[in-house]
Amino acid sequence: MCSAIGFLHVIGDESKEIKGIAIDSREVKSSYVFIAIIGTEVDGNAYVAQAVNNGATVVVSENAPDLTDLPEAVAWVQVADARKAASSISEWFYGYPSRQLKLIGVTGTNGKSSVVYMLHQLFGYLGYRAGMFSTIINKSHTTELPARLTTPDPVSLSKGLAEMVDQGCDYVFMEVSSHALDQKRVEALDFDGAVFTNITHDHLDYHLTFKNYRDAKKSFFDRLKSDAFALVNEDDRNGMFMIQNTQARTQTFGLRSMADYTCQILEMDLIAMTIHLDGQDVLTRITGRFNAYNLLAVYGVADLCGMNKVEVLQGLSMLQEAPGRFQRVKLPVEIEAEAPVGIVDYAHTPDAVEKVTQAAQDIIEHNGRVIIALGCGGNRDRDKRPAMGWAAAQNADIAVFTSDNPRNENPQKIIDEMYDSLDAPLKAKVFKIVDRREAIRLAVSLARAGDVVIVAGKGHEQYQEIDGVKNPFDDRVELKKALTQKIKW
Ligand SMILES: CC(=O)N[C@H]1[C@@H](OP(=O)(O)OP(=O)(O)OC[C@H]2O[C@@H](n3ccc(=O)[nH]c3=O)[C@H](O)[C@@H]2O)O[C@H](CO)[C@@H](O)[C@@H]1O[C@H](C)C(=O)N[C@@H](C)C(=O)N[C@H](CCC(=O)O)C(=O)O
Ligand SMILES: Nc1ncnc2c1ncn2[C@@H]1O[C@H](COP(=O)(O)OP(=O)(O)OP(=O)(O)O)[C@@H](O)[C@H]1O
Ligand SMILES: N[C@H](CCC[C@H](N)C(=O)O)C(=O)O
Ligand SMILES: [Mg+2]
Repeated sequence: MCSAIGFLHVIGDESKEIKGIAIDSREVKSSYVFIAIIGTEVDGNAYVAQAVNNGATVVVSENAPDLTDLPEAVAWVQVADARKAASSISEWFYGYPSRQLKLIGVTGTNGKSSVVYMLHQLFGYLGYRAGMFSTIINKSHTTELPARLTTPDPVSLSKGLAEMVDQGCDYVFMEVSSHALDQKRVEALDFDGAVFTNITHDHLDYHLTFKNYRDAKKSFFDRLKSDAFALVNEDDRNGMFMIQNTQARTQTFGLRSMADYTCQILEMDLIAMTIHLDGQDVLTRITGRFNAYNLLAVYGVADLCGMNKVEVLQGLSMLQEAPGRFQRVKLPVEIEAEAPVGIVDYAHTPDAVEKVTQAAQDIIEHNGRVIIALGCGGNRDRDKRPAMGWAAAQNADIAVFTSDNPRNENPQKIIDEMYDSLDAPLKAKVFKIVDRREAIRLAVSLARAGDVVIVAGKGHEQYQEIDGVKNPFDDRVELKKALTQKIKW
């Protein structure tokens, strides 16, 4: 094991049989390696005794453990960086799975899940076995595995990749979050390509400054190898910054710029969009201007992976939107024409709220209005709350501020933070209502046929987290219910 990592010091026999690895003492079993990480919440070094009790035979850490926690039979390996070691040891233990398939990572504030989900579908359509790690779900070819984080911890990542190798996956598409980059969750993975979608305000609770957030994203491109590709959004003001120091082959995409991959939007409505791409008109169900960027990223990756362009263009027209991403709620045909259009979307940043309301405004039929119900998550970046409130109030015609996942915060206070710094005159009339179900009903009750009601922020999520309890809640179900009831009664 030690040959796989840069270690400082070893005490005891670390070469005995290792049956598993864990970064959490509660997951340690007999003959496991326990890697103690100094975390954002607690110090893993405090759990060495528990790990040993559960069967750890090797402890890896930066700090010397208390000798009373470490029986003689247990080896100790000192490393300079336990997070880095966790990634390297995971890759080593699972047989370097990331080297055995083509691994493409997607980073950026918005659009990661959308791009990864579409790439997974596209490569399936092109005849490949593909895996994916995403906020929505992880998939090994067609086997679905629940996703707890956008980018899993390093042990789960290498384990998941090894399963994908075993299932014959040729390609794996994964979201790479800024938290993951900062915490070195993907440090030892061998990427064949990396995509940058965009960067705007998010996660400043964690990164503290926009510069730190941006640098975390850039670090992904800095460590790519020369045989990898880096595909960046040239229309984003930080697109070229991301690839300043990369050794990878760089390519760009964009709508406004002279990018390597570009397209024109010929037509769009709430059901479909036609784009002119590489000499062909492509009709796709993925609609909205922001989605043209996502489609370009998907097309660019497919091309850089050497796929046949004609088949890729055909594939783009087969794609379904990712669950909860500008997802239109389906109503029974007999009421569809009379009802407002319902859309569930995962916009939970100021830029996404702006983009999604603008997309609806762009494609709505004349006299139609855009009504949005949204909230902001508790225990997350507080600074984005007024900006999200502003983006909704400036771009929609009616905005209903409500709860997202309040977590351990007071939901009324979150709504007030969205509302209190709004300056008149606003485009939208703004309502405030804490109960999300009631807020969706209010948004629908204010809508008429021809309007679009967007319920934003929770997308695919099937729960609402309040005071540590995840209560079942699905925006798609609630919106459909409210729209159906409106027409029937
Ligand atoms: C702030 C953050 O990102 N935290 C994540 C991070 O925790 P951490 O490394 O700081 O660890 P910690 O909780 O302080 O604990 C330190 C160490 O002690 C260990 N421990 C802890 C308790 C115990 O009894 N025994 C034990 O061994 C822990 O397993 C850990 O190794 O690593 C943990 C495992 O790898 C994650 O579970 C945890 O996610 C928390 C729950 C979380 O909410 N993360 C979110 C913010 C997140 O990561 N989001 C991003 C981006 C979202 C997006 O934009 O899409 C994501 O990639 O999902
Ligand atoms: N290319 C884009 N540019 C701007 N906004 C986008 C783009 N793609 C999607 N969005 C908006 O961002 C929302 C979230 O999209 P998506 O889930 O793909 O992003 P993500 O980067 O995976 O987010 P997360 O950080 O939560 O994982 C969408 O519902 C939409 O409102
Ligand atoms: N990846 C994001 C998702 C936010 C989704 C929103 N529904 C919320 O709970 O704030 C985060 O963890 O900050
Ligand atoms: Mg995501």
